[in-house]
Amino acid sequence: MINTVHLSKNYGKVQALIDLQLSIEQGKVFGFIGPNGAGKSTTMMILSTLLEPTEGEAFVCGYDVRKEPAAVRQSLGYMPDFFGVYDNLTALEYLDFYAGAFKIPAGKRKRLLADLLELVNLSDKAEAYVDSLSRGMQQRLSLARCLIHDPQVLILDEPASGLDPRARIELREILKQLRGMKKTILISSHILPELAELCDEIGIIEKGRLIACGALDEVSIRASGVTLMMVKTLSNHHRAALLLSENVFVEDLDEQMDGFRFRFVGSDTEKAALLHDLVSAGVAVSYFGESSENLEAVFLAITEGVGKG
Ligand SMILES: Nc1ncnc2c1ncn2[C@@H]1O[C@H](COP(=O)(O)OP(=O)(O)OP(=O)(O)O)[C@@H](O)[C@H]1O
Repeated sequence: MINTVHLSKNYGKVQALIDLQLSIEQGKVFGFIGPNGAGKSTTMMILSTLLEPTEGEAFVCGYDVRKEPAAVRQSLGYMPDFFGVYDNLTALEYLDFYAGAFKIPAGKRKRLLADLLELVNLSDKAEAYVDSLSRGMQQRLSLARCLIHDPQVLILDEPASGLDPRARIELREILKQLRGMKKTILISSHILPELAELCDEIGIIEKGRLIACGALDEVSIRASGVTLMMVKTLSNHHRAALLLSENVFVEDLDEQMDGFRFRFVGSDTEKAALLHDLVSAGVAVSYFGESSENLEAVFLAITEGVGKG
């Protein structure tokens, strides 16, 4: 659905993108992760036909972004990392403007726009002025705009940036619905955990180069071979502390009020054995899994050293 072949982009002397090879299959959600300036927006703008590559090729739904830009635009919805606000337009008028641009027949628009507003939970804001909406609402409206022509592919540039936790959750729920509709989604963020739950695959980009790509698990194993774990206990805390401290695969054990954080350097089989030992010893384990900080650790482990020397 999305393919790039030796894609490069220079801005004068700045090499923003270097030999990018991406392949995203139909119906997949691909998380594009990288720090500021890594080349995410550049890639997304090339795919959206807003920017010419310096070298290489890019295809969306089989259409060449250079040779068939109109077909590419018809196949994708692009959400930039800023929201262009028009004064004196209501949410409905805003969507209607874009429906006109996509030549949606007048007779179909009312139903379509009502459905889109419902999908992004903005039905009650149809008559509200766009510039009066919160950032989270504006992002959702922007997402509705991307969907007007029912594209197969969505390209979303940092849609969660600047949103508060509730707005992030709302956005995530909508993205899950879109995944359920089998849309192919390329979504960027500079925060790895933000995308983890949502993505089938991730690609990590740093200084214009794709430095890791694959299912999150594969990438994280390749990255470090280490998992940051969290175990929460309801009883027999001391027994758990002893078992963990004696386990050869547990490192940097940090005892907390209701549990433990540690680095686990063993395999999944050894992880399962540890859980079995804890439960067999009468420890009431209420949580056993990766610490939420694990993804950040993976990201740091992968990007460590890139660009040095
Ligand atoms: N129009 C431009 N002219 C010159 N350099 C540019 C231009 N746009 C981007 N760059 C440079 O290209 C590189 C990649 O930028 P890009 O915006 O693609 O990164 P990004 O990963 O999207 O970062 P961010 O999260 O900050 O948006 C950066 O070094 C940036 O400074």
